[in-house]
Amino acid sequence: MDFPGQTQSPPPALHLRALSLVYDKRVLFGDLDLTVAAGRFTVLLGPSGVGKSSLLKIAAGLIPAQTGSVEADDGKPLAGRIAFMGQQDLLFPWADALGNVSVGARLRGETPDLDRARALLAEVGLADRAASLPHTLSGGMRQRVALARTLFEDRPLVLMDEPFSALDAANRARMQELAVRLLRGRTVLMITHDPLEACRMGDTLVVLDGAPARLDAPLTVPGEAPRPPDDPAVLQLQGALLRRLMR
Ligand SMILES: Nc1ncnc2c1ncn2[C@@H]1O[C@H](COP(=O)(O)OP(=O)(O)OP(=O)(O)O)[C@@H](O)[C@H]1O
Repeated sequence: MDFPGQTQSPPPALHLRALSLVYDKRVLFGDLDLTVAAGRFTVLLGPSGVGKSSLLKIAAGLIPAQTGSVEADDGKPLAGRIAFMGQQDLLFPWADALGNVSVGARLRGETPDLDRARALLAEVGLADRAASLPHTLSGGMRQRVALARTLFEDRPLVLMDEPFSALDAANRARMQELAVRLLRGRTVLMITHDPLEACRMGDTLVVLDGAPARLDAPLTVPGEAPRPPDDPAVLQLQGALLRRLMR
């Protein structure tokens, strides 16, 4: 089932070209290229501190790269077409869950579609917490509110940094399935440390590794996501990916 209000126009691919980033004279990466395929779910993995979040923030336009470009392949500007979900949920403490889901519309001076915001809160299992302030929610609940907010933004390009890290295993598995379903057809780049999550959700997997960091050749995952967690092919790929990450 697609969610009402989903963007109809085909999403563009995202081209990251010749990106380099230097922090305190340390080259995190140089001359890095990545294409996030149009309407597909790409997962970025790699060791802690390698530069994944920095790469995602550059893609989102939140921090500048020293060199390189980030462009959509339809030639149109990226402004207003990217939804970003960072590692911290960054909910507004003064707004309840419903207000946080719909805050983007309010900040743009639009009248938010509260029915849609409520429906998304229900989708992430928080129908009864619409009036709760963030400090009264668990970390996992806050992450689900942040996911609902990302989905509410209804953008063709979606960038997510470890969106399910605070969830218990069962909720995590449920949110993986929900996110794949609700983001289907969009151009998605998601960071995770979890090889099983990557294999269940991703169409394409890329590993960032090394110093300066480089991207491995992308790995295409067979079958349609969300893949069952106990599918032998998924488990085999998860093992191979874990071996790759341990190298
Ligand atoms: N604003 C900054 N100024 C200086 N160094 C930074 C800054 N942001 C990140 N770094 C450093 O850059 C490196 C890469 O950080 P980044 O958060 O991109 O890694 P990551 O791969 O996402 O890590 P993790 O998986 O632990 O989230 C780290 O060594 C970090 O300390």
